Amino acid sequence: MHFYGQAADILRRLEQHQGSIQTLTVGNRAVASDDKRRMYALICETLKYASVLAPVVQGSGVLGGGIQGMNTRLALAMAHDMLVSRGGLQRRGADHELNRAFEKYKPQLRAKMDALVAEAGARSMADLVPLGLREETATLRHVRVNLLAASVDQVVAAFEKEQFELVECRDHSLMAQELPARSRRFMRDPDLDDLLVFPSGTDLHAHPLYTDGTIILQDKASCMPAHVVRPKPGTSALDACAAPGNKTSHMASLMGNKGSVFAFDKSARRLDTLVQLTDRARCRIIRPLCADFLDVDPLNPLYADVECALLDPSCSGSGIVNRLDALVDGFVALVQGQEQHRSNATRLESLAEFQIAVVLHAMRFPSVRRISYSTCSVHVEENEAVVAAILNAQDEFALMPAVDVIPTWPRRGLAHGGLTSEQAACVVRTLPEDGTNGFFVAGFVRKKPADIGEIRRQLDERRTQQQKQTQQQTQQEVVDKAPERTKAQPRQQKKPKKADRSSSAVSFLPGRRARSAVTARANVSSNNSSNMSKKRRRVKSGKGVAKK
Ligand SMILES: C[S@@+](CC[C@H](N)C(=O)[O-])C[C@H]1O[C@@H](n2cnc3c(N)ncnc32)[C@H](O)[C@@H]1O
Repeated sequence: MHFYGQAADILRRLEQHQGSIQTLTVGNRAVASDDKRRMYALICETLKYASVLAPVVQGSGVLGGGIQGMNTRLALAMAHDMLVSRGGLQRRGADHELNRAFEKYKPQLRAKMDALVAEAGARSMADLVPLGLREETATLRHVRVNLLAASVDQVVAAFEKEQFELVECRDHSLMAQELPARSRRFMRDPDLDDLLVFPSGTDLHAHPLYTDGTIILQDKASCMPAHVVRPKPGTSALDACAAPGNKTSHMASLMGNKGSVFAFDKSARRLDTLVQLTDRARCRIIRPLCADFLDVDPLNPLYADVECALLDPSCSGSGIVNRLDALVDGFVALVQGQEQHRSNATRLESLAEFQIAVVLHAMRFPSVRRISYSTCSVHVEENEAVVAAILNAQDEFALMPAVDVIPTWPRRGLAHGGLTSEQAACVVRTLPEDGTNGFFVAGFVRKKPADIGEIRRQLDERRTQQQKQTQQQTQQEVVDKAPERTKAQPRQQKKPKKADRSSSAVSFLPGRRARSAVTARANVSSNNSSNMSKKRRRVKSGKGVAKK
């Protein structure tokens, strides 16, 4: 296949999520060995410039049928090399004819490009590339000091000994400038006292302080929730959706390994990772629990003293900066337009429903006084709108005041999705241009003591609703499975197969730390069920989980 034809095919396959940029170029046997690096670069660059080049090719007439086999993807790849790349169109033998035909449109393509650049008041096409896709907006390297292993001063001294230069900067907009890529500079973070900041691209994965768990490589934004709930040493906290456990270990670090942190996650596999990660971070107060958090009984005496709850539930992940993923996502959005937008909206709606439910559930733990809610999403639907819905759904918790929510961080929430501008000032947003992932954090504080009777009533209501749903589902399954001729006849109701979600079924993962059967039994929910879901049974047998 021709080089550019092959590039167009790879763009199509990326659009259809048939592989990553890496696998479809460097790992693609159909791409000649000599062309692999060239192809990788062309694909990355075409994706990066796609939104800028699209109006150029569309307005140039090159898609008008004059060139056999021409399509938008092919035109974008060729226009990239012709207009952006220094070397112009690549002269691969088999592409000769195609290149000649494309060259004929050069004047129109150039004119369209010059007009666009002039209209935007830019100097070149490079200035029109969306900010998040430019090299210079790469995230800074954040290093959290694990206070269970060393103090911040000790870690600073250790880096200084290795000829790193400590610089100071309190102005957020100048931080990236003060830490040029590839320099041996670093600074204390102006907002979070246990965080250090290094230039983008600093690789500390092999550093002894990292391998021995003294420092944790964690994006700044993801360090904010633990600082918002800030559990005191000796108290009890919970992390509702905890795995892989970076925020759990951060809470243990701030608590000085005194007290306890219940770490729930519904995925046994991910919880296993949490056990390993928190062990390496020398955490001794984590109690990993394999459970759907919505099934955990807040009135279980085990959780009677839980004061802080960290809620970092599953989200769209739209704020995560992975340059290559961002390139593909941007391209897909460009070519699929509205259709993609609609399916995203449905997905965001169901994520928001879950996000609201977990926060409201955490509010039912009678002693919980402080809650942080966070996502690595940039969507209002998962952030401000979720906070507004939570404030509307109950009146025991208020929004945490701005002064307690990373007050020195300048980027605050948006007055959208039902939040007023005063409320938006109480929540925090971060964006890639801040040198972090896109992230959102809000805090809630209890304003009046828990009403146990009301909590019990809510739990009963939920249980009844779920029982009804299970019954309806079972009846439907019976009808669906019945042979056509018997469908009309009433059948005796089958026993529900699945465990009632309200059963509060919790499995304790012993991990590497020995956990006595007594401890495990003491953790049994006050509202147990004899039915254990298939998944939990697998966990139990596969991983030696203590019996509830
Ligand atoms: C965004 S991740 C949490 C990341 C984690 N807080 C950290 O900083 O390392 C969301 C986690 O929630 C878990 N999860 C999703 N639904 C859950 C549920 N209903 N109950 C408990 N955990 C759940 C997922 O398995 C996933 O591990």
